[in-house]
Amino acid sequence: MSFSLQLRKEADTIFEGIFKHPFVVGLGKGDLKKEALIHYVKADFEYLNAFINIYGLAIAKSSNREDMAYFQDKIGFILNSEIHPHNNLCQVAGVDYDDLKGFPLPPTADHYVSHMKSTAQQGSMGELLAALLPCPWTYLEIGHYLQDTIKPDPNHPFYEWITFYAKEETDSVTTELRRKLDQWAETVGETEKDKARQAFIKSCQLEYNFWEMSYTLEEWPFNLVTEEV
Ligand SMILES: Cc1ncc(CO)c(N)n1
Repeated sequence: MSFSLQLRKEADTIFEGIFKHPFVVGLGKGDLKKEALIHYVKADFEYLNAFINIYGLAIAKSSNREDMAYFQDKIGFILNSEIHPHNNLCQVAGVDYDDLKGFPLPPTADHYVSHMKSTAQQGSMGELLAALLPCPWTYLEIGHYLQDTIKPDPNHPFYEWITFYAKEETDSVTTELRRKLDQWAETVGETEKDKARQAFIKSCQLEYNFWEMSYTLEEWPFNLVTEEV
């Protein structure tokens, strides 16, 4: 069994928990509070900015053109394609996407970004890939899960969100990251692989928490934002 498939099996209870999370269930039912959609998009916009930063770190760690081109291409995916699912949620919430950009990350998203950035900076290429992988992989499976169970038609409020993540593009991001991780795993020992495993599992846990953060409108305990003078 490939290394990435072993990781997927280990994380199975987390994936199942994500499919049943009320935010994900709400995406399927087409029934989510406007505030939760806004909270999610605000945090996710900044989260994806951090993801681009990390692809940049991956380019810095790359030693061949193929890897450099791969990470460059994935930056393009976030910049040009992943805005569509956000736009879908903004339309349903009745807000302007531009008004949701530039907000500080709530605690859970901040934790997730710190985990990915520190792993990318201090860890091996394998740890970096393992920390990134739950992002496309959980969304790909959420997309398929909702597609199969709900079979949304184009009138479903979250049709675009669901079909975007169930599509080939998200599939290929996941497949290619897995392939790179599996190639890496064949060249290293158990200790190295265990570090990558831990980075993967933590990102899966934080994916779950990201939905929870959005659903419960998690914020920092004290609001110290001062009025502009
Ligand atoms: C938190 C999070 N995880 C995964 C994805 C999918 O790219 C996303 N947009 N946001």
